[in-house]
Amino acid sequence: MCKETRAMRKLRFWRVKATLSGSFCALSVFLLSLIVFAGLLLWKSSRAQVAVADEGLDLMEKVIRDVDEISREIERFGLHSCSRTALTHLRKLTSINPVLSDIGLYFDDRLACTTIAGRFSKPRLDPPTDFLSYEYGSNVWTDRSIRSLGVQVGGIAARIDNRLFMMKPLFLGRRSSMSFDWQLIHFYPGSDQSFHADGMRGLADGVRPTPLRLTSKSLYIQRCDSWSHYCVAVDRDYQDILRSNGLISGLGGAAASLLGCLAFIVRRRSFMRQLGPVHRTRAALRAWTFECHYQPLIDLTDDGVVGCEALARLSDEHGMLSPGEFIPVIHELGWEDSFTRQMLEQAVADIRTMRLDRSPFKLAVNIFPANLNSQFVDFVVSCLDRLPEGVVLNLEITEDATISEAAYQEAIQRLSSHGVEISLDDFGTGYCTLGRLDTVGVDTLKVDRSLISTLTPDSCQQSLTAYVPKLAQQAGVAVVAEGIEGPDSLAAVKSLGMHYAQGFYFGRPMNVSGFQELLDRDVYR
Ligand SMILES: Nc1nc2c(ncn2[C@@H]2O[C@H](COP(=O)(O)O[C@H]3[C@@H](O)[C@H](n4cnc5c(=O)[nH]c(N)nc54)O[C@@H]3COP(=O)(O)O)[C@@H](O)[C@H]2O)c(=O)[nH]1
Repeated sequence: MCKETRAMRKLRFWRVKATLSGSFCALSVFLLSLIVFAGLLLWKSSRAQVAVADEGLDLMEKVIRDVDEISREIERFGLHSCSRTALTHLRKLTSINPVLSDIGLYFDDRLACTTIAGRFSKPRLDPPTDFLSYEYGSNVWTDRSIRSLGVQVGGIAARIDNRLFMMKPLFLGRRSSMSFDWQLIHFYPGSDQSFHADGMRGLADGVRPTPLRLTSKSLYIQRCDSWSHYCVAVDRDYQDILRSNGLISGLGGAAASLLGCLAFIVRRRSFMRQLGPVHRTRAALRAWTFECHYQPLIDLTDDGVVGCEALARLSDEHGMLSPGEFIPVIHELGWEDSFTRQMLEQAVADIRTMRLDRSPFKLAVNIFPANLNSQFVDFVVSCLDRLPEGVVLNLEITEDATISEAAYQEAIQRLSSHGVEISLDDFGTGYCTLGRLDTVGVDTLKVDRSLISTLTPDSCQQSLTAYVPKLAQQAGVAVVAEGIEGPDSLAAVKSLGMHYAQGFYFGRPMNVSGFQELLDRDVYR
């Protein structure tokens, strides 16, 4: 019982640590969730980008094939001027082609012919430009404005040599709203000084007739930015970049998640280790899965077993939990009343199953100082009737500064008046003082094993311990020597005139059947 105070301090330390650990754990879980979430988002958006890029590039390949096809057609028909026949043929080509909406022919770096002139809806530009004012007419190259990269795009132009192809924004509109950055490969400064074949100035004229690379690798997009034209391109390399981005962010997310998980598991383990005793003790108390083990009490006059001390044991799915761990929890969390009542009930039930051939037979049960109240005393008294004939209940108590002297004295005297013996436990540890020997009703003094275990017939300690039986004799109480682990300490306590002994030498705490076997053999007599 005396060790509780040290253990209680330990528990307090645990609880602070557990609280910190708990916060750390919660924070880890939160961060982990964030990391996992961010990783997933990155992974998802990268995958989506790769998918969009794939789709875009597939589409562009189709566009390029169409452009090549029409280009070959134009060559085949030998369209070298903007004759009506040429224009009709070009228009036919654009009308049957789902991709191209307009074909323009350049001759000598001048746009000579165009199939249609779509209506241009003026994009909102900042600063506003008057480029599309009435003086240029309403017919321009771009037939509709579409959004791409967050800016207004006039259209998509593909050019082979001196032929400029405008692709249908309707067809590309959805794809052209891809939100990732496009790689800027070429820049073509704009000019609005060129003219359509029919004499109108056109937007597409601004594109210098530099042959653009229109290969299966690249797509050039004409962007109208302040109505200076320049081209941007996305090519296959970009897809790889996206892919690796996706992979990197995915791997990064996975690695971060893994680290987070590991950190969480490590913290959770220590968290559970620290909080474990509390959860396990609470569960065992609720379901009453504690077991009573019994350690023999030996009468030193004849070495016979004259009693036992009931000691609580807890074993659950996680293994054993020692009293050094659960007793402080019970004390700290104020569960003493429920625990001790159930221990007492259990001990009484167990002793009723035992065959005892010694009378009186002492049944010692440890109680907490907090148990010393009148309701508890009433409960103890109510248990006495169920004790077998000849069994004497012995309650082992330790000192506690928090219980008032009056309450202490009153409880002990009441218990004593009902024939309950009282033992002062852990004498010699500093927690039990000689002052308590004066308390009316105290029957036994249990000398702590720290005074006994190193005792030999001629040790220095013996001179100190030798006083204990003398003091006890004066106070009229019996002395129990705890912690007898070998014949030397047994001989020493005998020579000092102690009355009873307990210790591993006679037997460790054991379950009911083990204790019954020991009683049946009564080996020490
Ligand atoms: N209020 C309650 N306290 C209880 C109850 N059950 C146990 N306890 C207290 O927990 C402390 C640790 O108990 P435990 O691990 O059971 O240890 C007991 C013995 O096993 C141990 N002992 C006995 N002989 C020897 C020995 O020769 N050597 C050695 N190293 N240890 C030995 O001593 C403990 C019994 O001590 P005590 O109670 O002072 O007689 C302990 O403080 C228990 O009191 C409970 O149900 N209620």
